[in-house]
Amino acid sequence: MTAIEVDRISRVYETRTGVLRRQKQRQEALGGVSLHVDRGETYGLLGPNGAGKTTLMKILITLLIPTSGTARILGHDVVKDVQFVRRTVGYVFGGDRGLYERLSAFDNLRYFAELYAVPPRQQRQRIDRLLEEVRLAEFRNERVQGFSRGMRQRLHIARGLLHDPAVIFLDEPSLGIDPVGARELRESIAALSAAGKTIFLTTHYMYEADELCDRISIIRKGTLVAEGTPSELKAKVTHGGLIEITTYGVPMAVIERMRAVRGVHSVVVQDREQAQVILVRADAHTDVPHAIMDHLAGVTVGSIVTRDPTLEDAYVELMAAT
Ligand SMILES: Nc1ncnc2c1ncn2[C@@H]1O[C@H](COP(=O)(O)OP(=O)(O)OP(=O)(O)O)[C@@H](O)[C@H]1O
Repeated sequence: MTAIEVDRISRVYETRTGVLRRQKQRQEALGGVSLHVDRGETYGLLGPNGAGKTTLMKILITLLIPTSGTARILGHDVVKDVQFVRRTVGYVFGGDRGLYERLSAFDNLRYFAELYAVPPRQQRQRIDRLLEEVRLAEFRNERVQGFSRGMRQRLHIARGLLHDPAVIFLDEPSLGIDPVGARELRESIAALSAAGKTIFLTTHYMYEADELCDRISIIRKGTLVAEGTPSELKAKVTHGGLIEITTYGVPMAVIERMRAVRGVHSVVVQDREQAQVILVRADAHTDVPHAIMDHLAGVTVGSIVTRDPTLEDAYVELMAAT
């Protein structure tokens, strides 16, 4: 069954600028986006700043009305059936505001449980279960003021789940969280997915999207430019593999000669401290590695690795191509 259906949604913001001569400005944040997310799927929306991710999410959680198009959550229209949708979705936006510093993790959740009208008899059990799910059970009675950003974000996720929503929206959940905290957060998100929740998330971290998402779409200037599983996206844009060569002092003439090799699509050089890392994208099943090695005769080479494209490689390429 489909959990989220988005059908040609567009959204235009109208703002006014100027003091004396007020001028209307139109900003099209979404220009006809369609997608669907199955029940139990974890779906990622990726795209640069200002692409329209938050706008779409706000429409889906009934905080914004679309200019045109329709969207449904578990078959219910987000404009016509606001009550159902609000009961069914939970959302967590990035950042750590909105918690009560001087209250414990448990008391914060109890406060929000009251606010969300969770029946009193269910509150304690549900809060304890959620603290367990987001791995904060051992900090249950500690004040939030001593929590790291990662812990706060996990507490936010627990808050967003208090009314037991079937569909969860996470807007940049790991924003500003250190690598260890981000890993713990990913584990919590994966646990929610394993528990059968449908998750729709935005992120700027490709690794996070790759690890968590069943499917991903990439949005740019309000339009979807690609959609698929992480492996489909990687395969779609990058034909063949990547050769990563670490060199010391490679002349530009050598790079130019590499670019001319048959089967090579692109050669990018990145400076990393003393070294230059050359990234060669080439057709698979060609003799490119040998040809490249020939050109590198006389150049000091640290390492050569052939690696599969990452989601980040695919993303960067898609952004460059559209
Ligand atoms: N309230 C608003 N009024 C006017 N324009 C807005 C408003 N909110 C967003 N926009 C514009 O709509 C476009 C999409 O914004 P949105 O916040 O949805 O992007 P985003 O993909 O979530 O970006 P980010 O990754 O930075 O969060 C941007 O050009 C933005 O400037």
